[in-house]
Amino acid sequence: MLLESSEASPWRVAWTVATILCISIVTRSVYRLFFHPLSKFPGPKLTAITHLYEFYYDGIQGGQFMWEIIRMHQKYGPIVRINPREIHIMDPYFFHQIYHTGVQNRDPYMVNISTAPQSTFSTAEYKLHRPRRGILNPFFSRQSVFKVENIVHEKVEKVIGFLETAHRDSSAVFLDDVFAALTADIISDYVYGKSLDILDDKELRNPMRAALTGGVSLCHLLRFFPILIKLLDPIPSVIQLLKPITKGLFDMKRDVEIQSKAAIHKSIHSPTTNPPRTIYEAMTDASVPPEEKTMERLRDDGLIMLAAGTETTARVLTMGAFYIYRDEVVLRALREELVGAMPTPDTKLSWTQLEKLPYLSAVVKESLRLSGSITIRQPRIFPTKPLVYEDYTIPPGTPVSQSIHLVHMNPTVFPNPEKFDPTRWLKSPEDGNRLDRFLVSFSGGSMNCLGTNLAYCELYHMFAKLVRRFDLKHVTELEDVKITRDFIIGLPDEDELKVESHVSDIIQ
Ligand code: HEM
Repeated sequence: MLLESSEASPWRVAWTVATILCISIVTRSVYRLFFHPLSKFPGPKLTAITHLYEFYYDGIQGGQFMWEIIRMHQKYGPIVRINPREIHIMDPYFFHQIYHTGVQNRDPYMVNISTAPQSTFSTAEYKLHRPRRGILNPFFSRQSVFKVENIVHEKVEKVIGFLETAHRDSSAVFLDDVFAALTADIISDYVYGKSLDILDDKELRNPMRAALTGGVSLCHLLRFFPILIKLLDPIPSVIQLLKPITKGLFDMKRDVEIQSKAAIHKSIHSPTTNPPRTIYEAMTDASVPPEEKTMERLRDDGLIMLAAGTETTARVLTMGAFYIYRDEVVLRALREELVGAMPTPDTKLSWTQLEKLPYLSAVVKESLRLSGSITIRQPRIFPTKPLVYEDYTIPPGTPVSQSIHLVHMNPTVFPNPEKFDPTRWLKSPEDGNRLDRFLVSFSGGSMNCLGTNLAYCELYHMFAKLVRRFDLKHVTELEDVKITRDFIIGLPDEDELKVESHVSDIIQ
């Protein structure tokens, strides 16, 4: 009798646990469906009940939820409850009402996509985000970028040299590697005062790119299992073993850690200049509270600036160059404008002079629109006030999002959105074509992109020199660059965007 009851007890415990679990799932589902503040919002019942729906598309299918969101909007209209706690709106006219400069937080679950939890980018609360961002802002203003325009010039010239060599040797070039080398060299010089000098390496081995590829491959896992973020620091080798693609990330983390420790050491032993000259000096300035001057803070902001400053802009250059050289009409129009403004191949124009060229500006905008640099949605939470959209009042505390990529692909605002058509930006604003407000590559509001000015400066200089100087013939086809997966950045079927080309001619 005694034996019988002790044998039965594990089953009984399991049975009891399973029953409690079932009851709690059913109770929670009923609550989410009928009593939750979002229960009246349109959307599939399953998404309202469980996050597993999203996990299936992003975690298992690999970055597919964005396309599922499109299907939901096609069925339910412009406002949809895409998971138990989040509302997505697909209406480009409503983008800036969500992403504005007022009081708003990031969604704490969504910031888990980054492997740098102490960074400004991963700071959800506006109260903490504001002072962190305040330290970095002065280094990325338009005026500050003017001061380092010479760095951009110098690195762009290195790219020109690289492409000339490729032409002489009749060797293939991967444009994505060339542009990622350019942007990594610039941002490392900018942040640390010491360039990675990838453009000096014939093989363009790029630790930043390797780190980013590793980092983004983890993004959905980190979002659904944030505990993994805590494990990244103590047991990187286990993660590397499970996902070898992440090796570059850990190598980079270690390098940035060394730089961060050195900056902290310097701030303790030699006083900083006033005003601080470098970003690290500013982050370790005497005015910054001690809890903000940790190695993790410096490392994580350093990592994000390096990563965000590398792949995003490189992506726009790669996609832009891909499209420009596939279309004779676009190439001719841009070349004509550039030859007019730069009569000799080595004419040096400033960023402000380049910005005055209308066709080049249109090409920059169209490249930004189609590049899919950041595809993941970045929800905002209004902590105290409701947000009203049409007949719907979204309660305070609700994450609300609108995907940048979906704004850019909206056929009402951008007819034939898949087509690379710079002329759409040349139509007169007086005719109602105020398209600029729908170009939201850098997001909007107080949590928008820190590096917007630097990115524009790089894009203008690189596109101008490239098209003024070279003819390219691509090996890569349109199908190979098509964005089919959302891993923070838009990825094609392969793990990286690759564009292979040959330099077919040099223009004098
Ligand atoms: C074409 C190039 C770029 C694109 C499309 C882009 C896009 C974005 C977007 C959409 C965000 C906002 C995320 C959000 O809404 O929460 C962002 C944030 C950020 N970007 Fe960029 N970015 C680019 C270039 C750069 C560059 C060159 C840097 C160099 C430092 C940079 C650094 C950052 C940082 C640090 C943040 C976080 C800002 C914060 O949390 O306050 N980005 N970027």
